[in-house]
Amino acid sequence: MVTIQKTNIDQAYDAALVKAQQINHPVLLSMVEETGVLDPLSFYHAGGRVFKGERFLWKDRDQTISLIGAGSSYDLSSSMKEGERFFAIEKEWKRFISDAVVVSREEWPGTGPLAFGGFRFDSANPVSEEWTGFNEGSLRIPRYMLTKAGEANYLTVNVVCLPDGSGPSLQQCLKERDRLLMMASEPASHEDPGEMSAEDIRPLEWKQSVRNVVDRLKTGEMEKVVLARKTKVSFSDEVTSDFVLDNLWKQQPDSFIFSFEQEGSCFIGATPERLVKKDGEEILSTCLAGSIARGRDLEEDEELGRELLDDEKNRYEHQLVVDSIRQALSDDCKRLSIPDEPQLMKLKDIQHLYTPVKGTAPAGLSILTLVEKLHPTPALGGVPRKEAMQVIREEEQMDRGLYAGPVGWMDAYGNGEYAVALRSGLLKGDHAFIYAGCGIVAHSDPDSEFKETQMKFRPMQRALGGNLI
Ligand SMILES: C=C(O[C@@H]1C=C(C(=O)O)C=C[C@H]1O)C(=O)O
Ligand SMILES: [Mg+2]
Repeated sequence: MVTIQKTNIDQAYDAALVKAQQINHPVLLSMVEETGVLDPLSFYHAGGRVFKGERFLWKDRDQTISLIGAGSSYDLSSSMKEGERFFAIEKEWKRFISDAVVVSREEWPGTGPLAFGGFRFDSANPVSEEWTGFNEGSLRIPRYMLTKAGEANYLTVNVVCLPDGSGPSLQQCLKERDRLLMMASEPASHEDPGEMSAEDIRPLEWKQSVRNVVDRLKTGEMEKVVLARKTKVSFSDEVTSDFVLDNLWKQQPDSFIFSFEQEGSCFIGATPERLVKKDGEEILSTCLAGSIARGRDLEEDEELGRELLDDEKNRYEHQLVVDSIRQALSDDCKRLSIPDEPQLMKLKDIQHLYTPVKGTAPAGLSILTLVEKLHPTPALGGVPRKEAMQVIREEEQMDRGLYAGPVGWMDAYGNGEYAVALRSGLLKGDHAFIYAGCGIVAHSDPDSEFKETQMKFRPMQRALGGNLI
């Protein structure tokens, strides 16, 4: 945890420089101020004029917080495998923030030193060409960050002071901040990516994989395996994350919206699934699995909802996630509360079975400890976990990259939130890959699972400019 200082900024900067020399290691100076109202997308867009390729955006599903980062002051990254990558990043983060100098009036959640980023779904799967640039865990401490929490707006400026005194001066950073704020007061505008065409990758092979997996599940050797596939979307011009975010923001108010630019690519999406949220001692998680279409009118929609709630195959798919999340959290969380029956979560294109999870954990417990225990849940991996992951590698024949992995943030005060990066895609210049999967159980039918993936592609297809309603 960090200690907040209420000194003036020049003194804090000098103190950080001296400390960097003393410990012979970079020291973060993080300055937080309340600012006037800023539009998140305008800030993101303004950030792109100076820091294109180094931005992120996060908006949670409850509309309690938005975080928009521009530039990078420090990267936390790990090429370690499995659980080790979470522990390695956690260790570096703790060390980094324990030396940080923070100038702020209060410990506002989501301000000051904060790391945003994601983890690859499967660290045991080799990195494909499309995902180069993203490590097993890639988190970024931004240079400038806008935090919107309820009605309040905060701006964080992070300066890393180096032992040899090189690096940007305080005056340079403050000047750059003022320029950014001025540009952010202009409305966001973006280029349209032009003509769009889409190509399903290995659709027939995917249906065959569903059959193969169903045959194995019927023998009882496993209970559930989530199989995903991808579509390649091409454009006549560059598809920018500004354009896609603007659409996601308007079209998916009930989802977590995220974007993470890295080395010429951008991982972006609007997912309904929370992996874990930590707010002081309070822990929230979500079981989300089991799906059905939305109806054309209210009556049909309610009928489909009832059908989903009563459907044995979907209830089973869902229950496996509930059992696994209960188990994963039971060691660290007290007062776990998980309702016995799921409810419906209705999104624009699809409805899901949903069970909210609540609990408490010591304020000092790191959110990454919980992420490590939860990921991958059977909502995107399977049961048993290890066997299901092996089947995914064999059958999918693709690299999910960060799709279905944990994406989110953590601050230095013990708060944070990670979502499961579903309904997402990777933007790469004039093309994009979008990903969707389904929980396969012994009673799955390949054609209806295929239709389910089509529904799950829709939010990204629409945000990419597809002319879907
Ligand atoms: C795997 C995805 O979604 C997951 C699978 C679901 C299902 O099979 O019913 C429902 C929600 C998610 O847990 C995806 O959107 O790509
Ligand atoms: Mg399903």
